[in-house]
Amino acid sequence: MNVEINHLTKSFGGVRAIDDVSLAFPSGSLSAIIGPNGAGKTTFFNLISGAFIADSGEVLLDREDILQLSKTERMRRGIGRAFQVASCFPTMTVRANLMAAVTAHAGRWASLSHRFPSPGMRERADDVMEFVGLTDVADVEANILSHGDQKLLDIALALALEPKVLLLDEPTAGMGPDERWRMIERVRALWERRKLTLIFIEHDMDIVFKVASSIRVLCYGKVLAEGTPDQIRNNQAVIDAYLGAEENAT
Ligand SMILES: Nc1ncnc2c1ncn2[C@@H]1O[C@H](COP(=O)(O)OP(=O)(O)OP(=O)(O)O)[C@@H](O)[C@H]1O
Repeated sequence: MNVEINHLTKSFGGVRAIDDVSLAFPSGSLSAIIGPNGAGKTTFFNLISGAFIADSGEVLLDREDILQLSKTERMRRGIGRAFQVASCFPTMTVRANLMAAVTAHAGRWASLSHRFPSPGMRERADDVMEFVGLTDVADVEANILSHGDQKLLDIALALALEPKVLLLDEPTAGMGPDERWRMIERVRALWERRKLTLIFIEHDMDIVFKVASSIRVLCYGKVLAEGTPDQIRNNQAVIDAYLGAEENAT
């Protein structure tokens, strides 16, 4: 599914968090959004998913403007989102969480209150679980999962809704180096197998340069640069505003 953003703007009081941003994400592309703290990255996601209402601009999904649609309607159109903070039922097991998501997506809220789930729901929950690599912890309560597994559960919950566009906000945040690479390999495999339009926000530049085919740089709510990893690595404005600062900080 194609995502095209035109002249998107959102202010909070005097702060222009997103300032006349136009970006296109072709169907099936894998893109990273980078930029300094406060650049507007999460706000940008919130405007696509419908968590925030834009002041002006367009969000086109396969050329249909969805800016006036609610969060739920956008989800139905195929926009999925995993959050920095896990958004599951903490005292339910991994499998139960996924079955709830799959059942809700199938429009069978009523069957959530029944002891026995509808046929096929368990299989679909198990498929998603296997896909992200959570089968070993199927019967573990969500709140005692490792940090990495909680993030995988979050992604799995988004996948249970069968999105065509997936927004991942810092999928590797708070992870150690090994866990980070494992997570990003899974994200990449997910993108390859599901043919999703995947957009992720990431601070770790090694990961961004290795994984993304296209990178967009936001700075003070504006698009500072966009291009391939090589173009971004060598872009002087990006080095000055972001990469130089990152290197000095490490
Ligand atoms: N709900 C809100 N109310 C008021 N101001 C907000 C709100 N959300 C974001 N902002 C402001 O908008 C600007 C952009 O914030 P945003 O969180 O989108 O940046 P970011 O690039 O995601 O930052 P980080 O890398 O630190 O997560 C900041 O100045 C922030 O303070």
